[in-house]
Amino acid sequence: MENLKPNPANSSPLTPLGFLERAAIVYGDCPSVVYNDTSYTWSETHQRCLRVASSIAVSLGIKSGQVVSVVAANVPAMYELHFAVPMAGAILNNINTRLDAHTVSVMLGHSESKLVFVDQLSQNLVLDAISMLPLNTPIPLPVLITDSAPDVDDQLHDRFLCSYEDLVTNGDPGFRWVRPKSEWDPIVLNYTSGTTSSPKGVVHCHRGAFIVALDSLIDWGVPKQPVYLWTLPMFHSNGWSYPWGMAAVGGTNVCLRKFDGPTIFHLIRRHSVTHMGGAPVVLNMLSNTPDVEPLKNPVHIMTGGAPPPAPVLHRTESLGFIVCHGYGLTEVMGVVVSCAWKHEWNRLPATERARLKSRQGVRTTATAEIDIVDPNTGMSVKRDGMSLGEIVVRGGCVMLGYLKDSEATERCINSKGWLYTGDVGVMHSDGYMEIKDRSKDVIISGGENVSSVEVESALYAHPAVHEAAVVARPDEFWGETPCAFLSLKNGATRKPTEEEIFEYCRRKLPHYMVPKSVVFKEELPKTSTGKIQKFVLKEIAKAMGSSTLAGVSRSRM
Ligand SMILES: Nc1ncnc2c1ncn2[C@@H]1O[C@H](COP(=O)(O)OP(=O)(O)OP(=O)(O)O)[C@@H](O)[C@H]1O
Repeated sequence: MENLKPNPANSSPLTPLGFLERAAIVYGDCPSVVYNDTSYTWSETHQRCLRVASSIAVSLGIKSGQVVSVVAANVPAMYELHFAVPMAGAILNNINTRLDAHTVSVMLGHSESKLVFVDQLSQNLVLDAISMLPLNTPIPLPVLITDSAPDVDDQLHDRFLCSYEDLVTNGDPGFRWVRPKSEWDPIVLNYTSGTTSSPKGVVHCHRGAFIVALDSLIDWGVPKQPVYLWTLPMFHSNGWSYPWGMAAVGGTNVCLRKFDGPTIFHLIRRHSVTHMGGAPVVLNMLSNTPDVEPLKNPVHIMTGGAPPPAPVLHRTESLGFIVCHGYGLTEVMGVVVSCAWKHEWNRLPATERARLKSRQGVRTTATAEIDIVDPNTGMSVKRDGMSLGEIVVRGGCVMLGYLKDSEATERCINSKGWLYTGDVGVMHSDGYMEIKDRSKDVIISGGENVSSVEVESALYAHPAVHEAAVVARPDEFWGETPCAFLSLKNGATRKPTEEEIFEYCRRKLPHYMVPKSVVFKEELPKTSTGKIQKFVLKEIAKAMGSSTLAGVSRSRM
């Protein structure tokens, strides 16, 4: 058998782009994208993507391997560009619409973007960002994406090369899209959220995107022709790869710009939504929406991006959502670990089910391996649910590396072939892992590791607490102590006192984990992807000075 080698018939580069051609044949007349009163079929989406791809490659002269940026909310053009940009041979670079002009400018410059698609609501942001590019930096050509929403300033129109719809109208529907020469060719460049440090430019290849897209469908058990509500921003890690996945299963993509609880419930009813995704903040939003009736038909919701507290999972499921909990990071594009559900767990009480579901779980089918290792020795930690270590991953979904930052790439991917995630977790005896913290967020109090995630989960169960974040406060005696930042629910009848929060935590947590200080805030600071900015809270806690000196009793420990 040693003569049998890969051959041209079995070596076509893997790419998720081919899903679209197939969808146009199988689901040609079925809805692909729905947005307000606009609706396309899969055959129309296929044609529109080919036209835009031809305009990018031929009319605008973008070459293979050049970067094309998009600054847009979840509108139809954003969906189409996930196909059209790489079909032109270019690399898709989605930029978060909630960033400031300076950061956008840094990203446009760093990526050497040649073309930027700009949503009408982000025009000032991007034009400001372009004006901040250093002298002699090539300026990306700006193309305006508009829809029927009003308030497009005509004068601003003049500052764009053309509109997105011009590219659709003038493009060639017979364009032969540019297939990757190798499956290792880059397909996307995604900047990380910047929760712990400055955003890094993560590059993924066609092969990785193909693997994650199919794996994510299988892992979640997505059937053919789901109705998918786009509450997860596509600019964040390519919406965990579901733009491509929805083409593979001929789903209906319900697009929307902005949402709140009532909008989501309205769209679920209007379009008979079956699936959606979002960070735990979205689950919290759903479960705190006033006057909602439980859903008539269950909606599957994939959550991840931050630890979902068990009480939030419980409240969301009691409204009729079926929550699937996944874990991933920009460096692996989508979900690589998920809390694979066992039928026998359905017999457990609801709170116990929520506790099990808040664990991140096991590797997905196509992820080669995950482990939790001692960061010093690289050895696996004990499977006892207690020994802390760093989560490491290997598999086809791991990034090619950070753009123009080989040092950071080498720090993250070691010579033994593991991606170090910077997340600290434990492995339970049943083989399910659980995140305890990001390595930078662990609180070390009197030599004990305190998981901020565990303390937060206890606080989320308090009836008056809306959001909770726990960070280290310096302490003369203990080194650090947990400091809780809380925002309260709007409808809370009475604001709890600091002492009541301490007392509540003492009943739920070992004493060394009980916060030693509590700060109430109207709202907790968030990153543009909805994660609580712990580094901002850490600064506040630091400025508060030592908790022992501030008179916090040592006996509380
Ligand atoms: N299910 C989950 N439970 C707990 N934490 C999660 C989960 N999913 C993702 N995360 C957290 O989100 C991180 C990945 O986030 P992302 O790649 O968006 O950027 P970021 O890490 O927030 O930004 P930066 O790397 O720039 O600080 C993971 O490393 C992990 O800490």
